[in-house]
Amino acid sequence: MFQFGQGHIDQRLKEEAEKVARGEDVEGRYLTYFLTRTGLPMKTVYSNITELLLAGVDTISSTMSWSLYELSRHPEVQASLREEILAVMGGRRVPGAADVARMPLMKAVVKEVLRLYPVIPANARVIADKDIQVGGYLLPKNTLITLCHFATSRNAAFFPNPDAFQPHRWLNRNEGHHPYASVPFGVGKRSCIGRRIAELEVYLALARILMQFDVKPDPEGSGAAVKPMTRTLLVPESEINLQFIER
Ligand code: HEM
Repeated sequence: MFQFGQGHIDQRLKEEAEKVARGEDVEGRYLTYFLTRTGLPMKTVYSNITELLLAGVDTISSTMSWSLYELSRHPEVQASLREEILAVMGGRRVPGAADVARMPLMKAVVKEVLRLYPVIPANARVIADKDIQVGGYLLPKNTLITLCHFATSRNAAFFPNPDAFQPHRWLNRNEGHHPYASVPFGVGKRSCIGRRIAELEVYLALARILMQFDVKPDPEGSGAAVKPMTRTLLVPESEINLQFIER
């Protein structure tokens, strides 16, 4: 089990921790050292590091890129969101979890971004133990089921005007949504374990960026829409270029 007290590793941990505190890049080594102290085999440590870095870094950067892209193309939504943030913050500069809990439009914006651009666009499961019947279809046991939830979250039967960025659809009580039509974090006991921290990271980063900058499309860009494409993860087909104007 994890225990401090082995001189050289403690020293390295301390150095890495200080680097992390200074915001320096430690390429996951601190985390690696930390996990070595759990007594887990090195193979498990390395697979955990890879999983956490892959699952926790590209997912957030992609969601941030698409969020800022859509907000730059919808200045009226950006203005309402900024108004919401400034009202909750009341002059303070650094938002925390309790602040974003009072920002319904922020949550709607991120839900809408993940509906249009679910960074993991498909999911899979094997029903291993028994045959099951779903909607008139028999699924024999040991069948691999893959689900393209990118498609369900852009299906007009579930979301009117499905390709449009309309965060208010999540705030409109009269517009009910199928609970499994947009599932960017998966569902059930193997769903994203990082969901809450991921949402919080995006809320806090967007709040701080919007308090400081007006985000606009690149004035030298063509104005053409950037489409998403699948490269295991969902990524932009071309560069997203934005202009950040200090407020
Ligand atoms: C917007 C950001 C994120 C999205 C859209 C996302 C999405 C997903 C999805 C779709 C899955 C598979 C769920 C399933 O099979 O049902 C997953 C699994 C996972 N995610 Fe995330 N994720 C995000 C951020 C994060 C972050 C920040 C972390 C870590 C801090 C993380 C850690 C994980 C881990 C460890 C798993 C595997 C869980 C398991 O197999 O039990 N994710 N994520």
